[in-house]
Amino acid sequence: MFVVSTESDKMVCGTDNTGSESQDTNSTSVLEESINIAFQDIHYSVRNGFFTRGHKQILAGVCGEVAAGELTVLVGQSGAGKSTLMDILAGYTAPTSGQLLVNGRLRDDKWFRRRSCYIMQNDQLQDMLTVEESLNVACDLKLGAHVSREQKCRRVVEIVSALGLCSARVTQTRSLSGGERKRLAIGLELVSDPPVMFLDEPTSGLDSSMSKQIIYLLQLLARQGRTVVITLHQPSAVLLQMIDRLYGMVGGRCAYMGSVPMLLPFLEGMNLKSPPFHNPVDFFIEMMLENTNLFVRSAQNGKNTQWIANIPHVSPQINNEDDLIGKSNLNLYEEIISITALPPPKEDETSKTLLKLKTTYSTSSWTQFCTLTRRSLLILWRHPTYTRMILAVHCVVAVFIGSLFYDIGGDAMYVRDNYNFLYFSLMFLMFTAFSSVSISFPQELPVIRREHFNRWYTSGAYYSATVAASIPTQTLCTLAYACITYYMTGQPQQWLRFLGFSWTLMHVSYVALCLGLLNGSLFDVKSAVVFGPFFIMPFTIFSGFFLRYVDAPGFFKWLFHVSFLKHGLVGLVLSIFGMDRGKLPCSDIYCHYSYPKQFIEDQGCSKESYHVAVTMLFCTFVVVILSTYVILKFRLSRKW
Ligand SMILES: Nc1ncnc2c1ncn2[C@@H]1O[C@H](COP(=O)(O)OP(=O)(O)OP(=O)(O)O)[C@@H](O)[C@H]1O
Repeated sequence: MFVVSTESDKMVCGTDNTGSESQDTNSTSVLEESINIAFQDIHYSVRNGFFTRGHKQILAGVCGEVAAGELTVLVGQSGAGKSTLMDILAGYTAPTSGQLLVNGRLRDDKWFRRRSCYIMQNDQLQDMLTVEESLNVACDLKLGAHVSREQKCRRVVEIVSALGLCSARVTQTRSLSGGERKRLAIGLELVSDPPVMFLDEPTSGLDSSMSKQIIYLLQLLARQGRTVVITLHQPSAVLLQMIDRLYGMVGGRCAYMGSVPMLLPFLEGMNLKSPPFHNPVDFFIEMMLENTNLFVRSAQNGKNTQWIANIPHVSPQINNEDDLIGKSNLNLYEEIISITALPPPKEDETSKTLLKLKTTYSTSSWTQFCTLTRRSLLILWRHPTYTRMILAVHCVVAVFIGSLFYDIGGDAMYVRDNYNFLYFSLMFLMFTAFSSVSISFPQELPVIRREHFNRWYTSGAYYSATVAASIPTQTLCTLAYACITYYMTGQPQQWLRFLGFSWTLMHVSYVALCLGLLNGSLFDVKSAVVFGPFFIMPFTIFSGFFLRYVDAPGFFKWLFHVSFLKHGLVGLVLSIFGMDRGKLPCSDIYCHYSYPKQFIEDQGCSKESYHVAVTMLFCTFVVVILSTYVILKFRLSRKW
């Protein structure tokens, strides 16, 4: 959108910024659009409970406006409705009723989402990436193909420099301090330079000096013409100097909307005098709890605009550092916030039409998929212990099982033990694949929610990248297990049988992986752990191992057809005992299963086909993958 490039020859983060860029990237600031938001008669209520009737009103007809160039702060006691109002303003939640206007017109949500960002209270970041890598990924996802690699790099350098993150550039985000994390969360959204920024509790958990830095930074961003809206519980006196517009809330209603200097006259108008040396906002919050109706009446629930005065509105064009830093004299950053303007997208007819049809996203689904897969693989690479550990677990268990069932594969006396080994292999691979993602996936969801809401990528791109990035590790682990056990248990040395065995195990582990994702996309970590076994149990019971298809009551028979473990077991049995395997040597006086065909018949697999079993496994994989996608999409589109 706009920017300011007042120091064209400065060095940022030790990188010379000058000279190498084309003319367009060195342009001075151009404020393309300022966005003023008004909200009228906003009501929001939720159902009291799932089974109970009645609604709980959270916002009761609040009105108000927030303007470009200002730092607007929603204040109020805990439970006043600040976050709810913020969610509605950001477009994260739809109000029960009421109107949202942008520059005097009814808000077009798609249009608005392209121009705003919402940084939620718990700034969830990708822990294993460094600051620079996180910003690079954000650039790749948020800036269109018309922006060159050099321009993206330059933007990263500028943001790192402007946010005072130079010294933490190569630090992984899990090691950042609270303040640095908040600044990075802001920086990630600044990449696309949105004209509107919403931040819920940006100072929560920070000490007063760090809070000062964050609010100062936000004030700078607002001074550049952005519309910045944040929530705070009770801003300290120092923070008050930097706030332009205060929006006081009590019990889901507006108790004041105006500038900070006008707060005292507003209170005096109701015969309330703040004690000397008392923080006026503290006094305001204390008083509004006792005189809620009086305050709401005076503020006309946000309609009263008479107290909006003395707010230093900025002119769109800022070329002067003093203007930029504004009146606050805190001088917390060495650098001013300077982001070089990027070229606009090419405006040919096709892209115009596409832009209309599309999309709140700047990059294609394919770019998103590639970037996200790269990011996931980088995270895996950064976390080699996890990958190595999981591979080691598969190898150790394989050797253990190989020793337990050592060299039984060619002996007719051990056919049943061999069958037990096959079933154990299925169970082991299913549980490992299922459990790992059941736990890791819900942990990622808050990050995904933020990034998805801020239009970094579609849920489809994220989901397909997650599956694509999980497959190599899963394949490697499954193959390692298959090779070790197949050899140690003395199965027939025939490539076709080995391929059938490994192929079936791989399919089963992929289905289990996707079931884990399904479980993880439905629940949070705790519930995923608790409900995980319930997910798996039906497949286990109807696998054909404990209860044969022919012995099951008619009503339950269909469950065998949808149990991927049953198809997996059939695939394994036919790989090892099928394909007209000849008579097995018997190491005892009598072996009931000298002829593998007999065993296949007894297991009810004589009418089964390997190809059908694998096709069924593949179909289950597709069904589970699609169901997970639908659930994830639904979940990301809601607060759930
Ligand atoms: N889905 C919901 N179901 C029931 N009550 C809700 C729901 N969402 C919010 N509330 C209630 O609405 C009120 C306002 O919540 P909100 O989170 O907006 O408050 P807040 O002012 O942001 O508080 P805090 O500063 O503590 O975050 C609270 O009493 C909260 O319990």
